[in-house]
Amino acid sequence: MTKTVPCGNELHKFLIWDTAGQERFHSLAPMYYRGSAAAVIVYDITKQDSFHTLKKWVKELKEHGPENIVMAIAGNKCDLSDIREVSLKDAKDYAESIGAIVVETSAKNAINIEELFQGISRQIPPLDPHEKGNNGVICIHGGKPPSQGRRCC
Ligand SMILES: Nc1nc2c(ncn2[C@@H]2O[C@H](COP(=O)(O)OP(=O)(O)OP(=O)(O)O)[C@@H](O)[C@H]2O)c(=O)[nH]1
Repeated sequence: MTKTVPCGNELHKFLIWDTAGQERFHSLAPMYYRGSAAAVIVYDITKQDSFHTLKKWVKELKEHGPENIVMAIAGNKCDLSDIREVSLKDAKDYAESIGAIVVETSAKNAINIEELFQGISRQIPPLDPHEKGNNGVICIHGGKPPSQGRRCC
């Protein structure tokens, strides 16, 4: 799927791949994260186990993912915070320890989804305008091509 996010004077277009989280599909994950500019690793705030699993994904990304990948942690199901098992403090402390963005979201109620992508947008470094590769982020220059002297991200 795609998502376009305003960032300063620019629009950043994200090309998003949703990987299957189950262990049996684990070996397919590198196909998704290879060459990606950012990874959103999602856990369920009502399931401590999902937070442990998230840490395994972070380890894998650090060991095998692109060197400068932006990592964002999404604590999903924040609409169910009355039955939470993972505190926001634990998530923040962990995110800080690995240099990741952290946001609690609700996919169900569309809470903090924009904030999550804006946070990622702010951290994605500008692309070399001569670079041809697709790192998963495409910049839209208000209809003007990059050759008009505007920076590509
Ligand atoms: N209350 C609540 N339920 C949610 C939220 N997001 C997803 N769910 C529910 O959680 C269940 C699992 O959602 P999925 O989107 O299949 O989760 P997933 O992690 O993508 O699953 P895989 O693709 O199998 O890895 C579904 O029943 C969703 O309706 C949320 O923000 N709040």
